[in-house]
Amino acid sequence: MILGCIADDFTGATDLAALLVRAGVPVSLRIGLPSGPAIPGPADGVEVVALKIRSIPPDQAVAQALAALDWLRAGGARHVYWKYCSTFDSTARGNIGPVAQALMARLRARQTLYVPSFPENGRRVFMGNMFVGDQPLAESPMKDHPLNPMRDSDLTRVLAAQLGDDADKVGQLDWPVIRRGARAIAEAMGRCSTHVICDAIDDSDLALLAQAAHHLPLLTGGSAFARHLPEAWRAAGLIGPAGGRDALPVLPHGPALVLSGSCSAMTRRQVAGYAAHAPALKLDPLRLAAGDDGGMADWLATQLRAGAVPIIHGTAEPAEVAAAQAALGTERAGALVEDTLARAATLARGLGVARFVVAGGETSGAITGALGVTALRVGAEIAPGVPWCLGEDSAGPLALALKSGNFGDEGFFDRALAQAG
Ligand SMILES: Nc1ncnc2c1ncn2[C@@H]1O[C@H](COP(=O)(O)OP(=O)(O)OP(=O)(O)O)[C@@H](O)[C@H]1O
Ligand SMILES: O=C(O)[C@@H](O)C(=O)CO
Repeated sequence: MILGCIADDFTGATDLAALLVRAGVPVSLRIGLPSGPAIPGPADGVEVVALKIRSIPPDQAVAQALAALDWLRAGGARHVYWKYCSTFDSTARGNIGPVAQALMARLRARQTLYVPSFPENGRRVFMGNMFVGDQPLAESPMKDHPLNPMRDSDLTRVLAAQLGDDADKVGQLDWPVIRRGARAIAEAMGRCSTHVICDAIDDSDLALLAQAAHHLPLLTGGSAFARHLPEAWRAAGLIGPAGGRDALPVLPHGPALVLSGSCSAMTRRQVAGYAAHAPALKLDPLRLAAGDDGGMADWLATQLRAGAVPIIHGTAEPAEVAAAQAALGTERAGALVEDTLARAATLARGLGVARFVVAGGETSGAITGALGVTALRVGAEIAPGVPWCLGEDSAGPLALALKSGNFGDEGFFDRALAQAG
């Protein structure tokens, strides 16, 4: 296995797996910390372990990431990738920095790169500052994220604040150097510090970074950088030529359900568009706290019986989210919605639902965990970074599309359902 990956959330893991499949390497995707002994990963391929550690306390995130690392290395991983969000989503204390530090220590790595850019989805870093579309990160809708509000666009500063004693070991690899090519990048890396925030404004920058840094034991970033690593390893003779991709997994037919706990700007548009023509149940954390889920079980059964593809969601505008958080606390408000959506998924499964479209990384973690899915096969991409996946639970095969908050366009839910047949 050329690469073992640790993803900090589930939508991020399917995003990463989809882009690595595009790069022509075999990919295996596991949900949660694998419980059994390590097994050899795919030859010349990639193993992705999906964790739910983006927003938990740093010490817990580190412990889970190290356990995943040990499992991946025992399975033969030659390099390791720490996958976090392409908008560098962090809490005030982590977890991008603390996990990277812990992985570096265990791998005895002296330097690593931080490459979150995902140009195809409008995320770019220039002179150490992140842009989402044409806005600086801190002025983009990410400033209102329910769990990881991003209020500083300067990634060097964001990372340094997470690194404790290593705060002064953060450096920058700027675009004027990157565009001069792999040799210039390698020379600059030689002069750089331990933790290096890298610019990248299009995929050719990512390819150059991959050429210069593919030998490092630990690399970190978004899915788009990882996608360029196989080509760099091929050019260095470390893996064989790109394989034709395996046949796409056949997705089960049957009733479908859309679930959304994402409050991201794009998801808000997607939910509004879908709810305009499909039955929708909106969950309100304040009412959930009082034990009122709007009669969800009966509502869902009625809609499915009528042959509809309903949506159940907590998706709300920033002011509504802020009001719920002020009344209940951020963690409780989020957990109430996540737990209710997870319950909706298990109810739906009992009613024969075989295809789930889910919006939101934390939400996807809660739902996939409740369904008891432990591995996924990656199918066709619906939008960049969002593939259909085939999993299995105790009731048999099921299809899951786990959509990152801001991915896809307005028509995403309809397109996903149409694509699943
Ligand atoms: N109305 C609401 N009020 C408060 N919190 C909410 C509300 N609706 C959803 N949430 C919570 O907001 C969080 C959204 O995070 P999630 O990771 O699911 O979405 P996202 O960040 O948009 O997606 P991604 O991480 O894939 O970009 C969840 O914990 C969810 O339960
Ligand atoms: O990198 C991204 O933007 C996504 O894969 C993600 O991590 C969503 O939570």
